[in-house]
Amino acid sequence: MANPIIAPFPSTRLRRMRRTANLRAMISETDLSAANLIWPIFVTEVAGAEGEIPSMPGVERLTLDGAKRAAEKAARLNIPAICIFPHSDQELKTESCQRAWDPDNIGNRAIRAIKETVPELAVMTDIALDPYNINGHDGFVVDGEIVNDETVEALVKMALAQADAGADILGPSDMMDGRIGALRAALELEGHKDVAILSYAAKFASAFYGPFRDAVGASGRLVGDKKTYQINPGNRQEALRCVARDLTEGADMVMVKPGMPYLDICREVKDRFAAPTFAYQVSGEYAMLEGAIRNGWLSRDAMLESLLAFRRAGCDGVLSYFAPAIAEMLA
Ligand SMILES: NCc1[nH]cc(CCC(=O)O)c1CC(=O)O
Repeated sequence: MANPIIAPFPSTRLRRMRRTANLRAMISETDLSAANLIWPIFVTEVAGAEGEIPSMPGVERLTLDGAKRAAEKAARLNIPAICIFPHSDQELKTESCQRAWDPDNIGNRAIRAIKETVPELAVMTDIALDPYNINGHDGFVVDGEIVNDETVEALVKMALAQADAGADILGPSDMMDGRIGALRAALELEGHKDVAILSYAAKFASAFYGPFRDAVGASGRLVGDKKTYQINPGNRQEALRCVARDLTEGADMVMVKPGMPYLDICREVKDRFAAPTFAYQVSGEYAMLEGAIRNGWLSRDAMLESLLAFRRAGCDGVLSYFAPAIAEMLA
C-alpha cells in the first residue's frame, strides 16, 4: 500500500476534487459494469412451483422456458454468465441422491436449453447434493454424519453430467474436502479439460442462506445444520487455507460466500492469491436490501453501492440476484 503524502490544511483540501461530477469522475477508483455480474436463477421442474419466492421478492422460480428467456435477457444486458440452481420434485428426493447425476435432471435440462438458446452465454452450475437430497444436506448422511469421501465420488458423477450437458463453469458449493482435485482429475480424464471450476472456497456456515433454501425447497428438509462442513463465520485463517487448498487442487476461480459481511475476506483473498476472485451476494443479503427498498426505507442506489463495494474489496465479479436490475441501471 502506497504511503499518501498529505500537506497540512489548507494546502490540502480533499473536497477540491469532489466539487463537480467531472472532477469526481477523474479520480474515481473503482468501476462496475455488467461484465462483473453472474446472475443466479432458480429453475423448477414442478408444475405450479414457478413464480415469486416469498422470502426473495422480485425473484422467481422459472420454468425451462422462463430460463431460456432469462438467458436471452442476460445476453441483451451483457451479463456474461448465468448460474443455474435446480428446484426439483420433493417426491423424487432420496437418501441416495441419484437424480443429482441424472443427465435429465432439471439442472442439466436447463443447461442444455440455455446453451441451445444463447450458446455464447457462460453457464455455471451448482455442485452439491442438497437439491436432490431428502434431508437437505450437501453430502450423503450416514448415521447422522455427513460423509466426505463417498460424497466426493457422487459430486464427480454430478459434475461430469453437467459438463456433458454443456456447462462452462462448475460451481462446487458443497465444502467437502478433496473435491476440487477429484473434479479436476475426472474432467481431464473424461474429455472436459476446458471446463472451468469456480470453487466455493471460503463458504461460511451462514444464517444468510435462509431464503435460498426456501427457493430450492430445502428449508423444511434440512436436518440439523451445515457446521461440520461450512466454515465458522469467525474464522479468517481457516478461510484462507480453504482458498489456498482449492487453488492448489486446480480451481480456476475462487469464491467468498456470503458477500457483504465478508468483504475483509474478499480483500485478503485477492491480495494474497491474485486469482480470479468472486463473491456471492447471497439470498439473505438480497432479501435485506430488496425488502428495505420495497418498503421505501432505502433507495435503489443502495443496491448499486453494495455491488461497487465488492469491486472495491478486490472482487472480479459478483453473483447477485440483482444482476439484471443492475445491468439495466448501468445500460
Ligand atoms: N449447495 C447449497 C447452496 N448453494 C448456494 C447456496 C446459498 C445461496 C444463497 O443463499 O443465495 C447454498 C445454501 C446452503 O449452503 O445451504
